[in-house]
Amino acid sequence: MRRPIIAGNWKMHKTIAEAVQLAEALKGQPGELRAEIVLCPPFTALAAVAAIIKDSPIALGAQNMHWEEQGAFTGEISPNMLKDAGCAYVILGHSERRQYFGETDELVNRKAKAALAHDLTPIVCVGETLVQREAGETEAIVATQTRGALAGLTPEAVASLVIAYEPVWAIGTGKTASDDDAQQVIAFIRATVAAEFGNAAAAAVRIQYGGSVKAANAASLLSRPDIDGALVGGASLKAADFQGIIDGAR
Ligand SMILES: O=C(CO)COP(=O)(O)O
Repeated sequence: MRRPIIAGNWKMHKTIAEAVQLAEALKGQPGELRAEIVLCPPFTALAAVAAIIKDSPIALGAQNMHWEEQGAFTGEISPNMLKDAGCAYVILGHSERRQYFGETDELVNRKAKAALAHDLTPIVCVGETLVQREAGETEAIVATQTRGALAGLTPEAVASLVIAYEPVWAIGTGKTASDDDAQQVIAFIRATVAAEFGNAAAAAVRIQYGGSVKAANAASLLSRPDIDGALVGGASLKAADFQGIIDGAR
């Protein structure tokens, strides 16, 4: 049984004080959680958020990572630095990194291998642009991105990680993929994993949907058989909004 995973990608938002306030508010929420919850603040707030959630079931994730352990890579953060700050997860290959910082599947693959080698669970993002969707290329794009990002991994490693299907046209636009569309593409990604890594890896790998997820649409997206959670941007920045999404997974 795959446990749903709901991650908040705070992107380039929140000072340390603001991050602490949000983490405190979420930590205080009572109740049994069916889903695993991950907070992904900016690098500057990782350690502060780690201190707040350390005795809670909430896990910490980063939004990006370099693949080397150390060295002359000005401005970069390494996998062991993320571990040191308390991270269990790292988002890799987000479409914003691909679009604005030139990240390729090959680079995402290198980062995924480094993350796994350091006991960090990658959340590998894939997804098509609007132009690609309208050209009927959705499946070709997500298959290429999935194969490229996971190339060379063992089936066991693939089983342990998380894939986030985030159609680029749905990110920050208020346009969510329909439940049917999201389910269909995620089932296709799972079939791609099965073809490359076998049925056991495909049955175990968790695949999230991301793109304008909010409390109002989370429960029905999460009720679909192949959708194993959500990667949430805007609606993860306010405790009440994110809590509403978490409630959708109860
Ligand atoms: O990019 C996203 C999460 O990684 C989605 O962002 P929004 O939820 O703001 O659309």
